[in-house]
This record gives sequence, C-alpha cells and structure tokens, in this order.
Amino acid sequence: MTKRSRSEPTGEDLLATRRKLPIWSARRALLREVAAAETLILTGETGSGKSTQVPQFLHAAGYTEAGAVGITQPRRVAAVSLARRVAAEQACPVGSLVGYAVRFDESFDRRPPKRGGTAIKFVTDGMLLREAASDPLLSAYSALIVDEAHERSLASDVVLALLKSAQARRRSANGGGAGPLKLVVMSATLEVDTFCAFFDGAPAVLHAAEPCEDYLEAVVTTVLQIHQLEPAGDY
Ligand SMILES: Nc1ncnc2c1ncn2[C@@H]1O[C@H](COP(=O)(O)OP(=O)(O)OP(=O)(O)O)[C@@H](O)[C@H]1O
Repeated sequence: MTKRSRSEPTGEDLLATRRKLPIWSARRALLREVAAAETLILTGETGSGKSTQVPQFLHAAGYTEAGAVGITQPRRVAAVSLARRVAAEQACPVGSLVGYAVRFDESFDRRPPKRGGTAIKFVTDGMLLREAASDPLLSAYSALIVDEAHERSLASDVVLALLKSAQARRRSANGGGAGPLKLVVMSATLEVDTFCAFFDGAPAVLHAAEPCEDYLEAVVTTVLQIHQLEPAGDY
C-alpha cells in the first residue's frame, strides 16, 4: 500500500476546495446555458475555477457519453499542469479518464470515453490544429472548450475558425454522423463582443464576477497560479 504524504490532499479535501470555487455555485445555471446554445462565450474572474471545473461539469452532465470534452490551452505547461490537477480531483491517474496532448508529450487513452478512453483531454491550440488537419470534423469530441481565447494567438484564432466550420459541417448532412459539437469560449471580458459576433450572435455569460472579499488571498492565489502554470522567464 502506498503511503500518502502529509501534504497530499485527500479526495474529500479536493472536493471541499472545488465546492469553494466561485464557479461551483454557478454550475447549474452554466449547464442550462451550455444546453441552450451551440456556442457559449463564458467570462469569469481569474481563479474562479473555469479551466479546472467547466470540463468536469460537462463530464458529470453526460457530454462525454458522445465523445471527449477537449480543453485548449495556449501553453504546454498549463495543459499538462491542469490535466494533473483535474486527474487528482477525479481521483484517477493522468492518461486515463483525464489526459493531455502537447507537442513532444502526450498521455491519454484513445478509446472513446464510453469504452473507457479519455473523457477530459487538455491540449494546446497547436495540437488541436494538428488533430483538425487529419480530422476536420474533430469527431472524437462532443464538446470543446477554448480557454484564454482573449490572448488572440494565431493558433487560437485559427482554432476558433476551424471549430466554427466543424460545427457547421456536423450540423449538416456532411457531419458523417459525428453529432453536434458544443463549444465554450472562455475569455476575459475585453474580447467578448468580438467572439459573440464571430459566432453569429452566440450568447455571452458572466459568472463568478463578484468582487473578492480578501484581496491578499486573491493576489497570493494568482501569483501561485502563475508560478505553477506559466513557463520560467518574463513571458
Ligand atoms: N495545477 C494546479 N495545481 C494545483 N491547484 C490548481 C492547479 N490549477 C488550478 N488549481 C486550483 O484551482 C483553482 C481554480 O483554477 P482555474 O485554473 O480553474 O481557474 P480559472 O478561472 O480558469 O483561472 P484563470 O482565468 O486564471 O485561468 C485555483 O485557484 C487553484 O486553487
């Protein structure tokens, strides 16, 4: 039997932490909004739990029965780190229910989720572009979440264009039976109107935007996130 180190959080600790995230209390409303729209633009305070929780909400709501839920990240370190965190929250090893694919490194199970494959997959924008080159319908996915879309990198802008076209094809007879493709674009408020217009008037929702009560704690959380998720250096 493996011994748990003192600092390693238990499943209950992680669930308690998840429940305290601002996005947790918005989950029912969010799932209703996702169900009602093919594309949803979601904004929320930084650290509110969008990247870690939204994919888990979609999984718990049954979206992964029809295919994986993919989440794109601009950077490799963030994709791997978030996959590890979400795997811990789901109490599974990375590469099983929760996995990732970034350039030069991947850990996921290729089988469809309903046959035991990876259901929640973190990928870089660049990796999703590669996948779209061989399967423009992105038929392995039932839903895709584009995170940090406000960064407007070339790769994430191209991803959005490809996703719009994949949605249109999957809506039509050219969809090859892949079914509809849900899309959640997560962005800072700055770019919301641009994304709503690009997705033909897609609704935008703002969750977890209450001003924080403890600024010091918010600052420490943000600094720790930057330390854990961003590569070394000024950028
Ligand atoms: N790799 C990680 N390791 C440990 N804890 C993490 C990790 N990633 C996230 N967390 C925890 O989950 C919380 C929510 O983070 P998450 O990335 O889901 O928020 P977010 O709303 O997407 O923030 P941002 O807009 O800054 O990306 C963090 O405050 C932190 O406590």
